[in-house]
Amino acid sequence: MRAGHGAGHGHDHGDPAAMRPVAEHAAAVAALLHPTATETVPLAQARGRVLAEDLVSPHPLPPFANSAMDGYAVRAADLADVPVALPVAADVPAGRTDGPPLAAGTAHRIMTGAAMPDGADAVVQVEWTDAGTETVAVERAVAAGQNVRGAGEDVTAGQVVLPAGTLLGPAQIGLAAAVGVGAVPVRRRPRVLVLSTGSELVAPGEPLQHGQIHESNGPMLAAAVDDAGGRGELLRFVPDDVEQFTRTLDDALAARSDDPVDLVLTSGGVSAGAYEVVKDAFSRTRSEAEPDHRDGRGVAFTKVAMQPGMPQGSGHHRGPTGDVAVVTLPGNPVSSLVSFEVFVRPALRRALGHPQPDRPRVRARLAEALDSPAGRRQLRRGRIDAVAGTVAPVGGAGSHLLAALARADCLLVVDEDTTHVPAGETVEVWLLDG
Ligand SMILES: Nc1nc2c(c(=O)[nH]1)N[C@H]1C(S)=C(S)[C@@H](COP(=O)(O)OP(=O)(O)OC[C@H]3O[C@@H](n4cnc5c(N)ncnc54)[C@H](O)[C@@H]3O)O[C@H]1N2
Ligand code: MOO
Repeated sequence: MRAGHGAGHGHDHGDPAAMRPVAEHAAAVAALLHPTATETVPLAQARGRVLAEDLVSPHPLPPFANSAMDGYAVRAADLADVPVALPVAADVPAGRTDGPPLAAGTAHRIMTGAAMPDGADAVVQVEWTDAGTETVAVERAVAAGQNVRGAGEDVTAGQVVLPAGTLLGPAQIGLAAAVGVGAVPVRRRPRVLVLSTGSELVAPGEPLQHGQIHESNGPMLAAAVDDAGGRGELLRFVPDDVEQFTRTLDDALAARSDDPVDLVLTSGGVSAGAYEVVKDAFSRTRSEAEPDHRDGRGVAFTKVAMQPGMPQGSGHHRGPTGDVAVVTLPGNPVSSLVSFEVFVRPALRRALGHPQPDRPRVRARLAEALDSPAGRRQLRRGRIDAVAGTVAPVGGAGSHLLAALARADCLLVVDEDTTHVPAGETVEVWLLDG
């Protein structure tokens, strides 16, 4: 079912026609972040990092021709008439660096990975012999080149083995080590300060009084930053007090000027209540009707045509060390994390040159019907059955339903113009495990 845009169609707190499109806010957030610099890290710290420069192999791989089998290095021509007995002239374990050349009519006992002797062109595996150490009786012939791994078969000297922009996982780290590179140039992980606001907040582990809740957005968002490839740094949450908010933020910004902050991420205090600490603190802002930044600076607050995650803000805060990028996320926990997924995660990953800034997107058939507000893009929590090709919503649309969020493995996207999706219809799905 489709509904037209415009006044009168919105059933929520805002007029959908006046809301900022999701893509526009995403672009505003992405524009706040700059490509991160390069740093060199040892391979032990390289997993999950993005390679900053092409990695060139200084030598071929394998570096020398070597045996693929435990057995005997021979000249294939000497096995023309099998069975044949050959004197074993040398023993070549893996790692031997001074193996002698092979004389015609002889064999060298050789182990997997050991350098092929000059003059040998094949290896006969030990199972095809009597395993002799003085003389070896060979029962079966081998072809020239058999069981030999040629130098440079895998990688040639000077070859770009990993291009800049490669995400370093186990295989890539293994390859870097194999070509002899012990430390790699990678993109710096964006440093992100996370600051939650709310006078109702109590640290997890501490007892609650009536009217209080445990602060969950901070740990969640700091983890989301790390998961995206950044460095989340959770500050102690603050009550709805502008002075305390600003002091906490500015103290943190001033504390380590050698390690610049790429982004400040706040949660809460951005809607329409009487105590909107984040809105009040970043006072150099425009009205909601004019979401663009004044002089390119200040934090602009806006309503985005999205559910959850309608109240948003982005811009710059003039801190003690200069201007710092700010994204203000709504306080409802599901709104906070979904907003992070839509706006912040792709921006962070673009800034660090990640080859896959967006979550993998697939299409799946909806297991049960769902409704969506007119004029707002809805992102529902879901579980996907990749084999059946179906996706089921988990929990309702409520942006306080954190347990359903934790059970979800995907987000299910319903576009702005759709108000009802019947069961069986195909929808876009963002895979959260990808
Ligand atoms: N009159 C209106 N009220 C609300 C509107 C609106 O447009 N007009 N928008 C609603 C929507 S949508 C959202 S989302 C929230 C956003 O509110 P804030 O960003 O100002 O967040 P708070 O009011 O501070 O908190 C909302 C909700 O989330 C809980 N919360 C906040 N921070 C945390 C935290 N760190 N950990 C766990 N839970 C947190 C808080 O207790 C509230 O229940 O506003 C709606 N209202
Ligand atoms: O838009 Mo709010 O972000 O529904 O929860």
